[in-house]
Amino acid sequence: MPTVLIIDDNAAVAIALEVLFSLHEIEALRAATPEEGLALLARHPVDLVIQDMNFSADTTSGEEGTALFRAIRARHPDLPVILLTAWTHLDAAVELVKAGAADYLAKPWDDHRLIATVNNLIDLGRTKRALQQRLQSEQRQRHALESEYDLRGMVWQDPATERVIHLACQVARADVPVLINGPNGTGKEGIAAIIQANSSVRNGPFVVLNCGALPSELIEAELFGAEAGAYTGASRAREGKFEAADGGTLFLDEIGNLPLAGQMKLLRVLETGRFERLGSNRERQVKVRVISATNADLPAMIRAGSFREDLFYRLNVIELKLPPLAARPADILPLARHFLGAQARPLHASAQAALLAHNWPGNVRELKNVMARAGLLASGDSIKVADLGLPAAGNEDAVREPDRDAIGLALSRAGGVVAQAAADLGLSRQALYRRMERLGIARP
Ligand SMILES: Nc1ncnc2c1ncn2[C@@H]1O[C@H](COP(=O)(O)OP(=O)(O)OP(=O)(O)O)[C@@H](O)[C@H]1O
Repeated sequence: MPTVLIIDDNAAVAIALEVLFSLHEIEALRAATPEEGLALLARHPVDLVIQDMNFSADTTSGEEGTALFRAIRARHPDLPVILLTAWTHLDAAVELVKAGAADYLAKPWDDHRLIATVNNLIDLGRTKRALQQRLQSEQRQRHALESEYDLRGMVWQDPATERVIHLACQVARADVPVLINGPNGTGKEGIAAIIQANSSVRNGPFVVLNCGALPSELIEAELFGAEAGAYTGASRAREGKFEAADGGTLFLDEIGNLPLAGQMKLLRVLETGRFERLGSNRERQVKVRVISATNADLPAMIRAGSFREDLFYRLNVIELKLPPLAARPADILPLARHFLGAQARPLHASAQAALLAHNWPGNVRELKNVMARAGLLASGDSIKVADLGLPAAGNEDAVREPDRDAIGLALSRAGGVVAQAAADLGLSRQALYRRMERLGIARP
């Protein structure tokens, strides 16, 4: 049952209120003086206070009520307080409502309105408290996570992201393969780095291979190494990523791009730790923890015959799904501030609204690029919406994936310098390579 404290020296008023509340299943406590009221408040949990403005028979100034209100506020900043006052002395009450009192009622009050107001305020207070408790427990969880694990500077605020990070920390210790699923630029490599940093092989190497950034015929040589002459252009023997990652972790990004022959070899290394370099019969043995990532629909690729089902189940013992940035909105502003850096100008409210409204097809990577640009170009004392260079609201379809023409144009404008063309398109160099390969555009 909710509890209301009535502080009024007029016993008739207090009793009338008490009866009214009892009819509405609200418990009432009574105090006849401000001191008694404050003492009761210190002892009892109370949901709401109704207080008179004058306590001595000869005063009508409302000063006593004002002092009482301020004393309650100082001790209980969130407790709703309703002021009871005579029609002729509303001014003081109005001033106090401006100072944070919940409401005032003129005597004689209207029972319906009083009960409705009291119930609303009690509900509101409970909702606020529940929210605060949830926030506190989230903060506690975050502190526990941050003190127990190396989170590699990952920035987040959204519970959806926290769930993924938490899971990554939990699976880090078990030596099982993990598949990270999520759109480009969502931070999959960051999650892989967290797994590595909290694993039993944290002191070993962390080697990254983006299978999407290489032409398919080179991926195998990159993974397993090659002897001199193993393929055209291989003039010297080279170590593959598996050898480089021995005793540590190998992160295979865009695993869906690995051709079938490579998939078979990968499956064998995962099962036996053994493989050969291209062009060699000598079997090599390694101990590598493999973390893979994809934004492709691997089950659909399995149905289409372009991804091995047995490999999928090998890689996918644990699956972590990283949602697109737009699906974890609480991350947007903390990430934006992080990318601007500590010395940066503040984000103007209009810029914050625009960042939250944008749907981030390029996810965190796009946000990082936008903030880098804004940090360089902004000239005022805060970063305004115009400095972000985002498409106007409602116009987001305009930022579609660059098509073949757009990529061709950007490449020729950049004189074939891929890094330059990528920057023009707002993509990473690797992301541009991936798109070029997908669209069959030859490397310049
Ligand atoms: N939560 C985060 N906190 C700080 N930086 C982040 C976060 N998420 C992503 N980033 C940064 O955004 C960029 C893109 O992230 P990352 O490379 O991990 O994405 P990805 O999902 O692996 O992308 P892709 O699939 O395109 O390779 C990186 O520069 C990374 O450091």
